[in-house]
Amino acid sequence: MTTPPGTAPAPVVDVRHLTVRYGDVLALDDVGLHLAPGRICGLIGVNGSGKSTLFTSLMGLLTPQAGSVELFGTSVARARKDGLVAYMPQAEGVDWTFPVSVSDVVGMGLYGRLGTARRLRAADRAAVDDALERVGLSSLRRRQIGQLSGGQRKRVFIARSIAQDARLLLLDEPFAGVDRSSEHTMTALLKALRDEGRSVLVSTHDLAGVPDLCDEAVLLHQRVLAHGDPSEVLTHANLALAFGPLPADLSPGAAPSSPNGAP
Ligand SMILES: Nc1ncnc2c1ncn2[C@@H]1O[C@H](COP(=O)(O)OP(=O)(O)OP(=O)(O)O)[C@@H](O)[C@H]1O
Repeated sequence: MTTPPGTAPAPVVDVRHLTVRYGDVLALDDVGLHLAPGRICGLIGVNGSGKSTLFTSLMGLLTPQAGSVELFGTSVARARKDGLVAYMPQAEGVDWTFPVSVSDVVGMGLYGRLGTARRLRAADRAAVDDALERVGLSSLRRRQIGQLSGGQRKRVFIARSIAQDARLLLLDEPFAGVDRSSEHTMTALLKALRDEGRSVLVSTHDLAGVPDLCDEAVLLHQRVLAHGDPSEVLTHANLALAFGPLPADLSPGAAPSSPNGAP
């Protein structure tokens, strides 16, 4: 996709007036979100605030009642076909018993571009190998995906997005059930991917980690309550709006991992 000289590139994510209902449940209400290239954006909100619904909407897996979603200035379907976007659902949204190996799953990231034959060429296999190397999973490449630890499973998805050269990573709670050391490793990896010009939208309940990981943050509660620099978004007033009242001695800099209502 080329941008004419003098014009700003299309936003990576352009969500306008997005409203999603499940029957009587209003999950997203008039949500707007713009994300520029080369940014890590943290998506923060209490359980049930609509984070996963926003991810599935960005992947075109839901039909909204109102509003629009564009990725890279084009339709979601086009962006997916071109391999521009990669999605890591929450762990429970994946069938880990499926009889595929780590390297099979990473190779699946290339399917969108390969068409119906889905036959990996030498260059594709090299991309899979490089991606596995980058996330430190080369030695586990033949293992069935169900035989991995929680942290390793998350890294498989990151490797898949690297192999397909996705420019937007949608990560739904990648740090859930991951120990501190793995979280640090993954944080460094995401920053390196950002520094290569990729964008990352990442939901997390680890508020204390947001200022280090994220260039910007979105506070969601059916609607976007705040969006901007993490220090401006993670204020007491905003967190109280999103999570309910917090203990008085908690400054945003010392924000808890699990405020009221978060797991
Ligand atoms: N398939 C569904 N059918 C009916 N209601 C749903 C469905 N999926 C989600 N919801 C409801 O929509 C709202 C938003 O849910 P969503 O899963 O998007 O929240 P979330 O912020 O991702 O939550 P969590 O932090 O627990 O993952 C909630 O009220 C939820 O109960």
